[in-house]
Amino acid sequence: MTSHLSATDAAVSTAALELHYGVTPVLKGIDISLSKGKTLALLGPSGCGKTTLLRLVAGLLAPTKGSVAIAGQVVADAATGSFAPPEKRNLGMVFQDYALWPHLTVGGNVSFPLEMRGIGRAERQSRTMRALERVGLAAYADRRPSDLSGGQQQRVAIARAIVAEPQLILFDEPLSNLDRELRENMVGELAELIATLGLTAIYVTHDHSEALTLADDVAVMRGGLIEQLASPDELVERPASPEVADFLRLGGIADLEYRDGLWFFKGSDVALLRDAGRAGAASRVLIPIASITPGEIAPGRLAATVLRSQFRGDGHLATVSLAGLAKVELQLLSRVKLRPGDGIGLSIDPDQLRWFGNKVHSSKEENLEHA
Ligand SMILES: Nc1ncnc2c1ncn2[C@@H]1O[C@H](COP(=O)(O)OP(=O)(O)OP(=O)(O)O)[C@@H](O)[C@H]1O
Repeated sequence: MTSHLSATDAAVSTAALELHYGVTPVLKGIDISLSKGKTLALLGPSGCGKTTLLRLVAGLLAPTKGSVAIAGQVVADAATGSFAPPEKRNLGMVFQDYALWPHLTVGGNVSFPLEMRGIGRAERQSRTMRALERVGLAAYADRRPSDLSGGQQQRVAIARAIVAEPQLILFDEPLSNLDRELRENMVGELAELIATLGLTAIYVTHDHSEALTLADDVAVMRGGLIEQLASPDELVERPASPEVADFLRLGGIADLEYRDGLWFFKGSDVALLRDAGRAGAASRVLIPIASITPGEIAPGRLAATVLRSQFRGDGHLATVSLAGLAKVELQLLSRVKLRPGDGIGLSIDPDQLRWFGNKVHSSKEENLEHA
């Protein structure tokens, strides 16, 4: 894990943060540091501890070990027992289920945090309208939340989270209740809003494309730990482990073994590339989507069968298995539609492979003529 900011200039930081339920550790030592005006996405599979980490930052949970600081102030420290409740942390929160009060109007919902802070009526009204304008809902102030679509309700929740201009906004899977098209639109809108308002935000999601679109930094979590914390570009260019590469859907992962100057798919006689450099015993590789060019079955290409294919906007994203190697599934992008069962030939650019483990990339690698 890399934490590339010092705690001193951090808008939010955690140090050796742990949370145990009984004897079960759910977070096992989390160090994050986020600068003002930046967005950090917490990305990972269900149960990896994303929401727990967000709740610790929010003050909805107290740490078992370690500490949390917001804007340089320690807000929770297991060692000293110090703990600031959520209302003392100057945060906005947006949840998956919007959590709007049905008996209040849209305007009433948005102005509620200002009421809690004892702000006068006239100022409340102008700030509420400003927040609603920012999310494009000024005309809806007098409606009930139930009269609004899911996407509009989530915008109301966002307006409520930003109305008091908190130093930090926490998003917990805010778009996961919306249908795909709306979600894709809202990701872009939310990214724009976060940038325009200069918000500092932590954004929990299990959707890699949301995380890579929205965040300046992404913490990929697994089993209560941060597996890699890096910018979206860095994650895509240099995933730290096969698990990160797989979770980000960067391509297929394969185990290779080295024999007689060739790298074979493990347990097979199918060779992927020639290595004229040093020998290593075995290695895992990521075969990125962009490294594969599909074509007809032909000498010099790896034979494969299409398992499934999905239209993706810029082409058809197909998952294929290699002939004789059903366990190796690769992904590629095809301009033409591919059907399950189609036989195709693959050319793989060896320079684009990412090696995990002991193999150092060699410039002498060559693609093989696959017979
Ligand atoms: N109150 C609790 N008591 C015991 N275990 C809990 C409690 N709350 C959460 N857990 C466990 O802690 C782990 C992490 O949960 P958490 O909700 O943080 O995961 P997550 O990554 O946000 O998952 P999801 O994407 O499904 O929301 C899970 O294994 C969960 O079962």
